[in-house]
Amino acid sequence: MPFPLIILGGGLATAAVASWLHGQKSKQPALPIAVPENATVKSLVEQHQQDMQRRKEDADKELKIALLAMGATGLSELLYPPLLLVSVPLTLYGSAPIFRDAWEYWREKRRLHSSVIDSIAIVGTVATGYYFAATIINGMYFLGQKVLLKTEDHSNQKLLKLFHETPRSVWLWRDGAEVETLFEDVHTGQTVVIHAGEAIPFDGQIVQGIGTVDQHMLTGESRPQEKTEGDAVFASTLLTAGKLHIRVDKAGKDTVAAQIGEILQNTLDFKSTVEARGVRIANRMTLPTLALSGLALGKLGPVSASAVANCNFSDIIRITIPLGVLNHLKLAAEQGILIKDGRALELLGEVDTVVFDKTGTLTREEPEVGRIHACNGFSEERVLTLAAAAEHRQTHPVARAILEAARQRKLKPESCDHTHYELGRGIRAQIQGQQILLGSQRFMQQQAIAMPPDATWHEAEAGHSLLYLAVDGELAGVIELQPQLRPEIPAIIQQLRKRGLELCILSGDQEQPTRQLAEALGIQQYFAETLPEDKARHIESLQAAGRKVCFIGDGINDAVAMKKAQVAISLAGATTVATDTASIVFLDKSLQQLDALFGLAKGFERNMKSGLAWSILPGVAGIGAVFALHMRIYGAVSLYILSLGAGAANATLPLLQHKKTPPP
Ligand SMILES: Nc1ncnc2c1ncn2[C@@H]1O[C@H](COP(=O)(O)OP(=O)(O)OP(=O)(O)O)[C@@H](O)[C@H]1O
Ligand SMILES: [Zn+2]
Repeated sequence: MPFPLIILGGGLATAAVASWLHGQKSKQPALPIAVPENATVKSLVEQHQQDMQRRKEDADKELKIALLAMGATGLSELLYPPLLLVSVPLTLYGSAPIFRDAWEYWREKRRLHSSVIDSIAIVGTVATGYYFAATIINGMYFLGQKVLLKTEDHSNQKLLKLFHETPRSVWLWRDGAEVETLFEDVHTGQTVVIHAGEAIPFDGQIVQGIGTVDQHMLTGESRPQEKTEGDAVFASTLLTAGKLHIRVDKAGKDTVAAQIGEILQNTLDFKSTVEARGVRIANRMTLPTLALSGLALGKLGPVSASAVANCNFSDIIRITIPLGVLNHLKLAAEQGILIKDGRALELLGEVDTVVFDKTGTLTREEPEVGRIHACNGFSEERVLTLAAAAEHRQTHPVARAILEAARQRKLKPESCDHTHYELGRGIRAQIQGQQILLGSQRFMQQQAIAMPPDATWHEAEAGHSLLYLAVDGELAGVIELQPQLRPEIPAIIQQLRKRGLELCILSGDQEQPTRQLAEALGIQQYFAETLPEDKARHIESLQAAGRKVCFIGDGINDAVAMKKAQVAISLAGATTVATDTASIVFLDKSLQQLDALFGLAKGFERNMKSGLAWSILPGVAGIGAVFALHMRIYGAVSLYILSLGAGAANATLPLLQHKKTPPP
């Protein structure tokens, strides 16, 4: 019996005993991130760090064993052959997880996992006396794994940091007054005040007030319900009328913790999905490689057979593909793009139609109040004062404009007793016994408000939106709102068009200002006066026509459409319903990075393909070289190093390139 076989037999036996004594586990996939019922942000981050720490320690241990085996084998081959009695068992012990993977996959699925070939390669390499070669592959693999873990740690930290850069506030009821408080600082049992037109941010119980709650953002179906003291309310529903004091059931930081948990989980899921796809391709090559290795054994001998087995580099996929995914998420983060769900990055590559909301998305979050046309004996000042009273605590761009104009003119709006927000139409309010209606023309028509013949707003500047105010059933005035186009938009539209994307505008605003904007931007397709549910329907009909849609919006009226679209984007500073629903959020509060995001998605697609090629093709070439050029084991090992190195470089290059290009 040849010497290497004796060494192999002894080594395997010793490694088996050692690994059994040590209870070494096979490589487990990362555990799903469970968010316990009352997790806090701190505990979640700590749990995550501990988990990361454990995985890092495992990886370090594996790397140490592999390096030790490499060193000992090197010494034994160069200086002191008896050392082989230690180094070979050590090598095999370090490879135990690979043997176990192969066995367990076979036992469970009766199918060949790519680690079967890895196992054969290791055994074959030792059996043919190439002890040192066997240690190199292991060492390189575990080194790669360490790099991957480091990247994952980095990228998660970055994600958490970005998430915290989108703070939001609520109105807390404290000592008989409303105090604006950071969402995360609200505790269980405290009371928050929610005004009509706001989304309810917490699960809780009503302790005071009557209101109409619309579940429409949760279910897509508009079915408002009257709710009062003692009733339960749920996060992400909309308060359309009234004002509610709600006792919070689940503290703000728990809600945030759950969101963070979800984001981390999404990243993890996405990473594993992409990786699994690559591994499936690799597994499909197992049988042919096995057959070729057998052929090589018959024709060229055991060394060539083991060289062929060594040319299966599929385990490289498990390092380079997740590395590419993480680096692209990191790349996005560095440009101020928070990708809450990695799948969006992939879906974005398939998108052919970009649908924009108008107000607050294409235009700035705050239009400017232009001329005010008063009528029926009201003064301009009175019109603005009443409008500002009705918009108290509202966050719609229209409301922000009115409130800002009233502030600039130092008006003192009265307090408003009862507000009712009609999504996509306007506001109904009671101000010192007067019935106020403020909203769109359609809203006025519905409420049978007559348009007086002496109206002057027909001379309103083209492109301005008109907001109507009625008092006790009579029109009091019309306020012109001058939209401010976001400065980056024309260039962005050009760039998207260059990418061959179809563009469309969906707005709840009137026809005239919407058309004006569409024409100014050269966007042919636009729909005005769309109610929130119509926005969703438009997205669906585009999809029914085979389009892949990316919807970009900012308002409550966009939430349902965002849920329907393949990819939904929002901007920091938009309503929380929009940023919660979106899978991608621009943190710089602009659309500046939109084209870069599409570029990133295309780059990602290409990168995944080239990553796959780098981990498979060198091996295929290697097998060819075994047969054609009689390449032996060290040739295969060199190709392995090339494949792993090139794969890792390919996954990291986009990040390095980005760091090199100076910001515009
Ligand atoms: N808070 C509000 N105060 C007064 N009117 C409002 C308010 N919210 C909405 N409206 C009226 O309802 C119309 C439709 O509102 P909606 O929020 O659906 O769309 P929008 O914000 O105008 O446009 P876009 O869909 O492009 O963002 C507005 O143009 C406005 O006339
Ligand atoms: Zn909007």
